[in-house]
Amino acid sequence: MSVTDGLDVYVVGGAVRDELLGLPQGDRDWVVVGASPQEMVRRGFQPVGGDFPVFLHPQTKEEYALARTERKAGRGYKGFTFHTGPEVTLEEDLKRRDLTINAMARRTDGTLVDPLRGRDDLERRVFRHASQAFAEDPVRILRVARFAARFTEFTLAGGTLQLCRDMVASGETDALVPERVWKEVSRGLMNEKPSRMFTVLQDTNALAVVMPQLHWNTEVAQATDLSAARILPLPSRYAVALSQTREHAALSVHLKVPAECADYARLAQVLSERLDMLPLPPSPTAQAHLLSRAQYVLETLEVTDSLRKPTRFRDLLGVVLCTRHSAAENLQAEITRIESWSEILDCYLRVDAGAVARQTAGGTNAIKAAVRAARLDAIAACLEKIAPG
Ligand SMILES: Nc1ccn([C@@H]2O[C@H](COP(=O)(O)OP(=O)(O)OP(=O)(O)O)[C@@H](O)[C@H]2O)c(=O)n1
Repeated sequence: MSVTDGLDVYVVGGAVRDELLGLPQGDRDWVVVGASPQEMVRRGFQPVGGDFPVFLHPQTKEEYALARTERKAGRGYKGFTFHTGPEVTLEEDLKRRDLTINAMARRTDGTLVDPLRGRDDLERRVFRHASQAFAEDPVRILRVARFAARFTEFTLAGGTLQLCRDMVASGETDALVPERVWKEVSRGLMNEKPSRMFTVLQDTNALAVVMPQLHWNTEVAQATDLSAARILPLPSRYAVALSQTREHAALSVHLKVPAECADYARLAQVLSERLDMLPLPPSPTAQAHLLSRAQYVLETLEVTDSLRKPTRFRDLLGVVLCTRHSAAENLQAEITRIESWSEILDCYLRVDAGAVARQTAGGTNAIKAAVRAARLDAIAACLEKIAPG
């Protein structure tokens, strides 16, 4: 006998949506109708501490939530009260969800329960709010934006766009906490077309509220989609999205992004500026010119801490390449330039500091100076090889 025998249970939400789209399903969420928390515990489900009555299946560990309705009691995402009880119907539970495409349920016998016609909206490729209750949770604007980046053929229903705009106008989005914003934005950045997330945020007027410092335009949009097409990691994609944002530091603080993301955004801008100041190929010049170029390169590798973090340096080169891609007059030249930086990094990393130290007489300062001089020589030699003067 199974712990769900005789229980009225349904798979709901994203798993049903993804299955109908023919996509691989992530975690399955279940809704239980007509049961009490006591009954769930009696059957062996483990209650999950938290705001809602959710239980883990003792074997599959999937989440089972009691059917519930929600009511807004205050501002922001904390301002919810919910109501659950054996009398709450499946339809009531589905109606309080965000989008019609997320408000379908599948019975264990395989039949679809779709009172809000989510399936039609899936076929029409439309994000439509399930009910006016959508407006009670401002996170949903971010979710729709994130879904737009993932389901790239979908567009917002006119009424849903208007509802989102009304929510922003009424100040509902002011109460969004940074953690929730970043959770959705970071997920959207990892989807196929992140620019669509920013477009939805812009169209709903939410962008200026949640990322007031962001400088967004079509060039940045293209660069950001390219960073996704090249499967760059999250910090790189974040840095590309902020590539024209002067107040990137303030935005990173505002969103409370992980330190790595903030560092990438900052260093990508440093590197982008410095990259241009290294003319490759150089004008034919004397040795002195070569040395000053090598010095500049060494400084750049130092300010980006590339000795300790060579992978990050290469990631940053990837960021810069994305940001240059759409505007580059001569793309091949940009690619060559970036590849030569990668080669220079290799030369720099190959210097054996230990060997130099062993050959150097004198104290720490003398050794430091000798190691730096050896690195400078290595860079100069590399510059001469890849771009002879
Ligand atoms: N602010 C929210 C968050 C969630 N949901 C509902 O809860 C379900 C599960 O939420 P979640 O797992 O966060 O998202 P998924 O829709 O499953 O999407 P993903 O595949 O990205 O996890 C959603 O389908 C939706 O019905 C909602 O209505 N409003």
